[in-house]
Amino acid sequence: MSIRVIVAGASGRMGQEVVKMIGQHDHLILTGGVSRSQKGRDIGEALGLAPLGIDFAGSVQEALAKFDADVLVDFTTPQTVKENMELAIQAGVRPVVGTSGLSEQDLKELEELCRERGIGAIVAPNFAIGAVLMMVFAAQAAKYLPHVEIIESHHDRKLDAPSGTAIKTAELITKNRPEMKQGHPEEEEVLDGARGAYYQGFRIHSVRLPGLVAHQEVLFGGSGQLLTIRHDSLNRESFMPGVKLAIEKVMELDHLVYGLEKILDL
Ligand SMILES: NC(=O)C1=CN([C@@H]2O[C@H](COP(=O)(O)OP(=O)(O)OC[C@H]3O[C@@H](n4cnc5c(N)ncnc54)[C@H](OP(=O)(O)O)[C@@H]3O)[C@@H](O)[C@H]2O)C=CC1
Ligand SMILES: O=C(O)C1=N[C@H](C(=O)O)C[C@H](O)C1
Repeated sequence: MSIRVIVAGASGRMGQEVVKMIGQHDHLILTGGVSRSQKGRDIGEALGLAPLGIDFAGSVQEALAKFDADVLVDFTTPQTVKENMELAIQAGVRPVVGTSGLSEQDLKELEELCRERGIGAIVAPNFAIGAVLMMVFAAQAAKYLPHVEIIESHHDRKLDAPSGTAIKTAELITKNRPEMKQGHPEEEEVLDGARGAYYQGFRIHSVRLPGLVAHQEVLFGGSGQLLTIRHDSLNRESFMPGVKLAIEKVMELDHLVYGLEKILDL
């Protein structure tokens, strides 16, 4: 079965990779891309999107009116992703979303919208299969080693902190770990933020540096032992098998799925 796809954020780092991936699979048909600015389109063309035949619209709304599609892939910004998803669901187009920044409340509202419209959607904080395994393994480890900290490291163009992956990891861990404060009960930060972001009793630390892509370590400490679960995305191709799988799977769904682990055979 052919699947027609619009890519929102097509001129971006992830969007370009998705456009390339779609071009490599006969059953995936790129019907259009979304880029707000001529600058974005020029960058897209300079990077070779034009030979793939991509036609651009200036907004998701315009793209949904202009291009026929079964699926909207969204890699845009935390500020725009919710509205893009709402527009797609209302138009009967299934969202496959990697953009970070959706809150628990946003996800509830989008879930409800999907239910009302009987339409599938996939939101995956991380499409790299290895990262999904890291999150699942971390959740398992937390049952036995509840003292945990997360350190995520990303390129310095990233807008949000902590990463969507770190938040999802923390959510999975808390399913297996009762809320429990860690560290010294009287610890004090001599410099604000030194202990990182607080999440149900444990800490999430965000590193931003040029040269990094997307990396995360989940550190567990027990009496006389340490466990480190680490994942590294060294390039953005690493996310593509997960994006392809989600585009295919979303066609079978009639509800919103949050997390790739829910559609993998784990
Ligand atoms: N789930 C996963 O596996 C992954 C998720 N991500 C997430 O994906 C998102 C995008 O990351 P990345 O590709 O690195 O970011 P980029 O900044 O490279 O790309 C974002 C694109 O979004 C477009 N954009 C920006 N603002 C708007 C807007 N207001 N409306 C519509 N489009 C807009 C821009 O295109 P233009 O200016 O042409 O409109 C830009 O090209 C982030 O949230 C990131 O965390 C990233 C990697 C993996
Ligand atoms: O901005 C990125 O690059 C990434 N964002 C996602 C996140 O916030 O977790 C996924 C991956 O870590 C890359």
